[in-house]
Amino acid sequence: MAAQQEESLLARCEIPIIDLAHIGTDVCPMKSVLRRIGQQLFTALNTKGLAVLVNHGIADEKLKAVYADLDNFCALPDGCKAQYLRNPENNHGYVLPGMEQFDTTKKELRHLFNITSLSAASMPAQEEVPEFTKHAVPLAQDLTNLSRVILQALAYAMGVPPSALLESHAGMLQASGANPSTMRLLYYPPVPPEDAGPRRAPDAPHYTRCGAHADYGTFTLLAQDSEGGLEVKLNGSDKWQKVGHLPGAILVQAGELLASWTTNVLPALVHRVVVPSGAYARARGRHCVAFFCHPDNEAVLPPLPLRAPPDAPPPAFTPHTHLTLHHRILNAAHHLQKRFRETYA
Ligand SMILES: O=C(O)CCC(=O)C(=O)O
Ligand SMILES: [Fe+2]
Repeated sequence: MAAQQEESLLARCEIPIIDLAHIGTDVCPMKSVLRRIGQQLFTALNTKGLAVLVNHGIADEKLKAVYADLDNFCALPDGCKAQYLRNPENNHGYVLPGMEQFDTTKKELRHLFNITSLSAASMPAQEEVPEFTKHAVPLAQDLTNLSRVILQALAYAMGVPPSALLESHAGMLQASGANPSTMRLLYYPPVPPEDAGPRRAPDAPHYTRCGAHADYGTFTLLAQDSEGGLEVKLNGSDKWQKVGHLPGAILVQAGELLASWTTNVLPALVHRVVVPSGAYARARGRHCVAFFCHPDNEAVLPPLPLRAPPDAPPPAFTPHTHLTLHHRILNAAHHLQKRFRETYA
């Protein structure tokens, strides 16, 4: 008998799947394919808040290699890892469990390595994690190029010149400090056994993997292993739903700056990662790579010829007050600094 598939949005075919086959390259994409992808993505982000990309050209082996490198990094002695702690100036570096908290009522169990600079000097040394740089840099470049494709596709669908979004996101991972886009490697360790079961002490900490939040930038690309745990509130719904897993697919979800720029026609997706139920799943780690695509700090995004469709569902996400029309946003950099102050210890 076939194994029973977990109940999830993907298992129920409720997340639009966008096929990137025949797209060409980010430098010379096929215009007809870009137009089709842009329309599909716009509709998906408007109605659901997310989509999955298939045939995006990023091999699973590349992801598995960085997952293994992150495991090796996390296994280093604490004193060694401490050399690589996140630099608040550029957001690059290692973030210990509990250092970034979205849900202050729980202990958030995850190790992060934020990559905002591709220089070998900013990566774990070869003697410590031999292939970290060798694997992380090409993956970051692939995700940057994929983001450039998505930006051009979205521009078509939004009725602005395709170069307009590329220009306002020109500094992605350029180490100039002009653009905060980040590739983040995530490792969620097994959940300590005291968290559950009859032996749970009344004062034992409540754990979660990642508290509810929306990402801050234009959009996020998310590749995950098959462990599960990611949950979302689809646009217009207040219900948490499991995303599930589609092998080889990359999720794309709207962030707060895209929501603000489109006056919530493309609302930011609220999401979280919960600890799995069942002793077997809780005793396993989970891996994921996120690419947070942001505009340049000083970018002025072009005004949009957009109108919300008359029957648009009410958005699940309420924009931050400083992003609404009543409170003038200073620029993309101020928004990000504000959100970092709210979430980093
Ligand atoms: O691990 C995941 O699937 C999501 C991580 C995430 O939402 C984040 O780092 O912002
Ligand atoms: Fe997130």
